[in-house]
Parts: sequence; C-alpha cells; structure tokens
Amino acid sequence: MTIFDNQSRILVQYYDECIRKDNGQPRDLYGSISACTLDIITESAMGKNAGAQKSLALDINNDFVDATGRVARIVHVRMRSPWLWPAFIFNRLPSGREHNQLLKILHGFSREIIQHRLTTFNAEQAKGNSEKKNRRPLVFLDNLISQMHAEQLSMDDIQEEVDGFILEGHDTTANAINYTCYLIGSYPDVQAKVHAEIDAIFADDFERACTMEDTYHMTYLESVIKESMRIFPPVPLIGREIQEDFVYRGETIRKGTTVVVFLPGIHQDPSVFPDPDKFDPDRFSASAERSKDWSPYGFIPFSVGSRNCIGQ
Ligand code: HEM
Repeated sequence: MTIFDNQSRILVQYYDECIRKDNGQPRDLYGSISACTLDIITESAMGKNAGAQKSLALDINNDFVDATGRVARIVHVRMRSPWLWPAFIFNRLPSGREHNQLLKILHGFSREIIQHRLTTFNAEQAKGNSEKKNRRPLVFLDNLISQMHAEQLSMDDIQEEVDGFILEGHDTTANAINYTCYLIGSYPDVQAKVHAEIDAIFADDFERACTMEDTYHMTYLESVIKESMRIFPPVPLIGREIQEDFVYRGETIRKGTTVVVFLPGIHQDPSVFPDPDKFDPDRFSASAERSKDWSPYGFIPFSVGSRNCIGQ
C-alpha cells in the first residue's frame, strides 16, 4: 500500500526548490508542512484535496488556509484575555466580527467538501453494487453520510465532525512534524542516525513512494518523533470541566471549575524521564520501553481516557 505518495512528493519538490532559492539559508518550514498535512487530511478523510500545497507553490492566496491561520491567532488572543470571553462583548469588537467572518469561510469550505462527497456517494449508490469493483475506496466522510441516510446524524452533525477533523487532523500533525524537524536539525548526531535508517530502507531509489511496510522499519525515527512530542507536545493544553467536587493537595476543587492540564509539565517528571530537559530519543527505543514500568499518565501527547485522540 502506498501512503501519501503525491503529497510527500510535492512537499519534497517544494523543499528542494526552497533550498535552491535560499542558497542554504535557514527557512521557516511551518507553512509548507501545514499545507501538506491539510492536503493529507482533506484527501484521506474527506476525499477532496484542499489544494493548499499547490497554492503555496504557485504563490497564490488560498482563502481557507489564510482563514485557518487568522482565526487561530484571534482565538489565542481571546483565550488569554478574559474580558473578551463574553460573546456579547467579543461579537461587537473588530476582532470578533473578523472571527465570525472567517468562520463563514471555513464552514463554507467544509460544506463544499460535504456537498461534493454527497453527490458522488448518491451517484454511486444509484448505480448499485454491480460496479463495486470499480469504486474508489470509502473515506471517513462516507461513513458519516451513510449515518445521515440512516437518520442517525443531521447535516449539522456532519458539518461539526468534518470541521473538527480538518482542524484536529492537520494542525496537530503539522506541529509534531515541525518540532521534530527542528530537533533533528538541532542535533546532528540524531540527524545522522535518522538518515542512515532511511538510507537503509530506500537505498538509492529516491523516486520510490513510501509504503506502510517501510514505516514499520523506521523504528529510530519513531523514537525521535515520540521524544519530540514529549518535549514539545503538539497539543500543550487539555481542558476539562469538573463534574464533582474533589480535594487536590488539600484544596477543594469545586464542580463546574475548568481545569487545564499542562502536558509539557507532565512530560518533565524526572521520576518518569530522568534528566528531562535532555533530548534523548533512546528513551523510547523498543528495549527501553519494554524494560520500563511506564505509568500510562507519564507520556500523554494524545491525552488519555474516554475523550483521548481518535487520530492516535
Ligand atoms: C500528532 C498528532 C496528534 C496529536 C498530538 C493529537 C492530540 C490530541 C489531543 C491531546 C486531543 C484532546 C483529547 C482530550 O481532550 O482529552 C485530541 C483530540 C482529538 N483528535 Fe487528535 N491529535 C493528533 C492527530 C489527530 C488526527 C490526525 C486526527 C484525525 C484523523 C485527530 C482527531 C482528533 C479528534 C476528532 C479529537 C477529539 C476527540 C473527542 O473529543 O472525543 N487527531 N487530539
């Protein structure tokens, strides 16, 4: 099975181009990484490529990508500014009005994706099972559409899931790749080991697409990614509303309180990770993981419990 053949190739070509243009000078990769993960999640889960990498390579504006970045910045400012929390204040300010305008662009994009899929899905259903073998593979969105036909989900329910998947499925992976690249670039010894592992898998064939089987052999790279997610968890904060009073270190935490779990702090516990500031991928080597008595709460980049990450 080939995974993300086209996407990864576009990204690699783009990097080659950047390096040539910049004469080896440092360059911020975040935009291209984020465009790549957005194209991957829209194509793999929704069956429609967002075209973010193409826009980037051709230097043309992509309203959806632009709106995602701008809305994220407004949300971050609002989170840090309690006076902006009440909707009746926020909605009257320029940033609130811009936020609502941007949401219309984002929702318009997801609605277009759903509509496109719905049309294809209905046409295929109408043709019946006779052409089953010619059908394209089902994606996540097809399952939601089947649920809608079975009257288990409304159009609004589907829209909510699609919006959630697009955001949670691209921003998180983009952060993880970005930090991992940064750490690999900062530690030449780690970079050399990752390089050797990849060379051993692909030998001299630079054109061959990466397969699922290949990824099973990238064991050192996997340790590097895990150690990178320990130091820089792509989702650094998780919020929960307390359902019943409880006592924590002598303090009563009341029902209804919002608590925020700070993942970078949890990942710095020296009883789980000795010398926690050190970037050491070997902590996650298969033998180290086997020999350790890991607490299930010591390393939680995907959270734990009933609402943990379904993309894990
Ligand atoms: C490195 C990549 C990722 C990281 C670090 C990550 C991390 C997280 C975290 C910390 C949560 C919060 C869970 C909680 O509140 O307890 C979450 C939720 C979620 N993630 Fe991810 N995620 C990643 C990739 C993905 C991908 C690729 C998808 C989709 C394919 C995805 C879909 C979701 C969804 C739908 C939820 C909400 C689950 C719920 O509320 O029940 N995530 N993720």
